[in-house]
Amino acid sequence: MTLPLPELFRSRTTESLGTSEAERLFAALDNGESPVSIRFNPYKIGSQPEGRQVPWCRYGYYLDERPQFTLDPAFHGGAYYVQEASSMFLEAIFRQIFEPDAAPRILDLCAAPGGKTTLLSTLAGAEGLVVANEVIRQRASVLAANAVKWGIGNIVVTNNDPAHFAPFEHYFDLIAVDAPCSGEGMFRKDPAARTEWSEQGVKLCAARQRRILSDIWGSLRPGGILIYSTCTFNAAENEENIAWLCGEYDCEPVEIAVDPSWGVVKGETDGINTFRFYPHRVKGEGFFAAVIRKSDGRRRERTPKPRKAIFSALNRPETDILSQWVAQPEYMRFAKVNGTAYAYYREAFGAVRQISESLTVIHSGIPAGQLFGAKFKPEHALALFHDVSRETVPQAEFDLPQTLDYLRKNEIDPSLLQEGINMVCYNGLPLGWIKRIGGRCNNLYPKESRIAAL
Ligand SMILES: C[S@@+](CC[C@H](N)C(=O)[O-])C[C@H]1O[C@@H](n2cnc3c(N)ncnc32)[C@H](O)[C@@H]1O
Repeated sequence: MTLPLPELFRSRTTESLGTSEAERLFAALDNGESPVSIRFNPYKIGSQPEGRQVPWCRYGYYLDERPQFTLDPAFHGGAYYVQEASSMFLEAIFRQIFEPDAAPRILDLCAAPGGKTTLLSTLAGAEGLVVANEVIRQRASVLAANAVKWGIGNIVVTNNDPAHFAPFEHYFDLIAVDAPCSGEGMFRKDPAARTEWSEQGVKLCAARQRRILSDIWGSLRPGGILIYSTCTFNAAENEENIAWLCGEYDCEPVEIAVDPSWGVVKGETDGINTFRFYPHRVKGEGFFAAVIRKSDGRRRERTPKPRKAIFSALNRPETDILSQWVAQPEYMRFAKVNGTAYAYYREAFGAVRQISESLTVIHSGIPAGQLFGAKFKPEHALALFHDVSRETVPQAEFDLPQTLDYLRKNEIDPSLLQEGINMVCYNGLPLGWIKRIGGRCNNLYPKESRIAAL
C-alpha cells in the first residue's frame, strides 16, 4: 500500500492548480503507471531502436515493460542509459541554444547518478566538454562509473562543493543545475519520496537551491546559459527561485519552443521561459525547467592559479603504443597521471588540465591503461571508449550465456580466446578485456561492476 499524498502538498497544489486539474494530477500520482524509458547512445548504436520515441528527445524511447536491465549486456556496454523521460527535455533546450558544431564547455553541477551528464555528453560531442560535479563522494563514484560506460570521452567528474567553482570566473558556456529538491515529482515512481516530504523540507530545499545558484553564477560566461531544473511541483523551489535569481543577477530570457502536442506547460517568470511536466499531461514524471541567459557583462574569463601539476607527458615510444589502441589517435592527446595513461580529445585538453589542477577530479577523459616500458595493460574504460581500436587485439564475440558468465567474472573456456589480451564483445559491442594464458583465462572485468548471479 502506498502512503497517501501529504495533506499539505494536496492543499497547496489544489490552491495553485485549481480543484479539477489538481485532482487529475493526484489521480496520476496515485494510480498512474510510471513509464519506462531509455536513451540510447548514438556513439555506440548505429541505427535507431524500434519503439515509441520520447517526443522531445531524438535518442529517447519508451519501453512497453521494464526488462531486467542487469541481464542485458548492451546496458553494461553503455549502449543506452535508463532515464526518466521528462528529464530528457534538456535535449530540446540544448538543440535550440547551440549550433550542432558548437562544442560547448558545460558544467553539470548536481550530476549523480549521471542521467543528464550522459545526455549532455552526447549533445556536446567529442570536441565539447562536460564537467560533471557531485558533492557526495559515494554518488560521485557511481557518476564516474556511468561516465566510463557511456564512453564518449568528454566527461570530467569532480567531487566538489559548488562554492569551489568560484575561482573559475566566466568559464562555462552552459551550466545545468539539476538541484536537490523535495521530490514531489517522484511521488509516483518512488514511494519513499512521500515519506521524506515535509513543508519544512521544501523551505530548506528552496534556501539551499538559492545558495547553489549564487555560488555558481559567477562561473557562467556572459551570454552563457543556465538551465535550472527540479523534479518538484511547488513554486518555492521553482518559479520563486527564478524570480529571486532575476532580482539578484543580470538575467535575460531565452525563447525555447515546445510543440503543443507534447503536453508540456510553458510559463513565464519575469520574462524567463519555464516548463512544467505533469504526469497527467505528459508521459513522464514531474519535472520543472527554466532557461536563462546571463546578460553580457563583457568580463574576461579567469581561472585560478594551479594548485598542483597533474599531468606529465608521454615519451615518443609510449605515445606510439597508446596510438595503437584508439581508432583515431590524430584527434587525441595523451597524458600520464600517477602512472596511468589517459586519452583526451585535443580541443578540450586545456580545460581538462585547468579543472584538474584546481578541483578534486575523480575521473576524466579515457583512463587508457598502464605502461611498463614497451608493455601496456589496458584499463576497463578503454574497452568502453566508443572509438577504441578494433584491430589491436583479437575480438572475442560471445553469445548471451558466455557474456553473462564474463560479466559475473566466472571462469571462461580458454578455447573461445586467442593467446594474450582479447576484447570481449556481444553483438559487436565491446564490454571489457580478458586474457588467455595457455590453458587458463584471467577475466579482467572489474570486480566492482560484476553482476550478481540471478
Ligand atoms: C536531482 S539529483 C541529480 C540527478 C542528476 N542530475 C541526473 O540527471 O542523474 C541532485 C544531486 O544534487 C546533489 N546535492 C545534494 N546537496 C547538494 C549541494 N548542497 N550542492 C550541490 N549538489 C548537491 C545530490 O547528491 C544529488 O546527486
